[in-house]
Amino acid sequence: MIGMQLSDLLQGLTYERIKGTLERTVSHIAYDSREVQAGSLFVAITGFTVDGHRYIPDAIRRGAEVILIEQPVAIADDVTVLQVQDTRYALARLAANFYNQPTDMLNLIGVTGTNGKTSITYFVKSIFEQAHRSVGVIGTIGTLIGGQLRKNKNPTTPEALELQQIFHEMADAGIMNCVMEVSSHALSLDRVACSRFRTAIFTNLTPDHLELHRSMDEYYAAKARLFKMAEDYNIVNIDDPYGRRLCEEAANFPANFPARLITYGIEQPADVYATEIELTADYTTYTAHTPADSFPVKVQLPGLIYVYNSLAAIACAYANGIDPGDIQQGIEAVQGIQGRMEVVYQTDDYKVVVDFAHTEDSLEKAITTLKPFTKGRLIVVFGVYAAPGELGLSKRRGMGKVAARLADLSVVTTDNPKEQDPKAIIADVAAAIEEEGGRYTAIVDRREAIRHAVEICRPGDVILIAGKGHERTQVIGKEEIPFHEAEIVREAFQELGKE
Ligand SMILES: CC(=O)N[C@H]1[C@@H](OP(=O)(O)OP(=O)(O)OC[C@H]2O[C@@H](n3ccc(=O)[nH]c3=O)[C@H](O)[C@@H]2O)O[C@H](CO)[C@@H](O)[C@@H]1O[C@H](C)C(=O)N[C@@H](C)C(=O)N[C@H](CCC(=O)O)C(=O)O
Ligand SMILES: Nc1ncnc2c1ncn2[C@@H]1O[C@H](COP(=O)(O)OP(=O)(O)OP(=O)(O)O)[C@@H](O)[C@H]1O
Repeated sequence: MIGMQLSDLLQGLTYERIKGTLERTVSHIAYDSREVQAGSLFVAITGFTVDGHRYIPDAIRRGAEVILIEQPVAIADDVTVLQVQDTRYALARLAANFYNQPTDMLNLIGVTGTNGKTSITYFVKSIFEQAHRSVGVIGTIGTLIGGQLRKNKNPTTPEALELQQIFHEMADAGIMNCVMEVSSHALSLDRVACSRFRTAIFTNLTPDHLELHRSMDEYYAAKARLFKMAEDYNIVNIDDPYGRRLCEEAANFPANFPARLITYGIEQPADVYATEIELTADYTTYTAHTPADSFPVKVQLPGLIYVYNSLAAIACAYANGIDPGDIQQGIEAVQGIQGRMEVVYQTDDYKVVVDFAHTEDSLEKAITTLKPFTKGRLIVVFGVYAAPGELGLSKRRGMGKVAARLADLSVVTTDNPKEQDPKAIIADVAAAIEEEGGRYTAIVDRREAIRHAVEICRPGDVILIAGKGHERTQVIGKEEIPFHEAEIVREAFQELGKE
């Protein structure tokens, strides 16, 4: 049987042997009983929804021979049972061991922060490729290895087991660099534990995911963990208040956290910064400055946010010793990113933009980017994906208020309502818009909402469809329904005879 000796697999892990032999060969690791095979080691995780320890009998029935637990469980079967303090961390340790410490072979760059992670990974990828350095990408759009894109199970950062397997695949394919998005979930739940990061990048921190972290301080603390993991460089947006806090803390990190701090920004003095910024409706030009050089840059995406995101990538490229010429061409070569300020329909009269803005801050940035270049009205179609009740209420109200203040008209609809009541979500958003004196129409069906926006738009208007970006489905209840916003827009213009 191909596999690994259990004792080798347990290297570096503190555990208590409850019963059974360590003289076993483990062929496979699973943290979901439904994926167990003969000879598997099953890791029982105490989940948010159910307790993985409940599925131990199922795992044994399917052939698990080693069970890793974090709570005492009586197990009569002839299996090895090991107890650890935290099975999520243990999963990361075992996965890294199973796949032979793949991050030792990769120059691993982690990008964290509320917004901007995806575009930074694509800017870094493009620059590295321009400099003939092979690079893999892991993030919200999927995992990209050698030009092949595949979806991840988790929206942004895969679970440790899948992650180490991906690193292994990249290293095996001879890829030398990996740039990945690191979510706060991944940091809190130890998905990236036991991964060797050379560089960590911080974008910004604004309210999101408070259903998991409960407060901005907790959310910040989760993100800040990455900056104690990086070995070589910590790259931080100094214009962001939480970025400044991180810089102050990093300056006092003990000597065993040796990464060099590199700041980037536009407003505050920074190591990497931009001057002579010229914004247009479709692209931005500026002069980039690093401690070594100054050079012109053209970013083929509109708005100041892409000045920030490209500066982060430039700082990373500078730290990695890449030539300014390659940096410049690499940034310019990014023609656009799926669902990020993507113009999905444009004629002399109409323009429709799809953007992944799904937080208060990103909605504000998306609207203020488009507004100065809109001759007519700016119509925003959006829903809010937020936890039910009090926790998600601030997000619903926040996004409603931003739309009321900045857009000329909102069409409030659903995002991915999942198991929540879409009408209740819309009612909270609508109430916030009304309080600010904004104008809106509420249409639960997102397809109908988009159609309505197309129907009412007049020459010179711009429609911003915010929230789902690159996604190609809508999740309603437990069902995933195909949903392609660019196609819906094109069909609507055609059917309404407004081309
Ligand atoms: C909130 C969250 O992070 N959830 C993660 C969490 O799920 P959970 O604790 O609810 O799991 P659970 O359903 O209670 O199950 C507990 C354990 O029992 C196991 N089980 C369950 C059923 C069964 O029959 N047998 C069995 O063994 C499960 O596999 C699991 O190991 O632990 C699971 C196992 O590690 C993850 O797959 C799951 O991520 C889900 C897929 C997810 O969608 N997470 C989202 C919220 C997420 O991670 N998002 C971030 C950020 C995205 C962003 O930037 O916007 C991301 O990085 O993707
Ligand atoms: N630097 C930025 N500051 C604020 N908003 C931004 C920034 N960059 C991008 N955005 C907005 O946030 C949206 C999401 O951007 P992006 O996908 O890069 O973020 P992300 O960090 O990957 O988020 P997620 O993990 O939720 O996918 C964009 O569509 C845009 O509206």
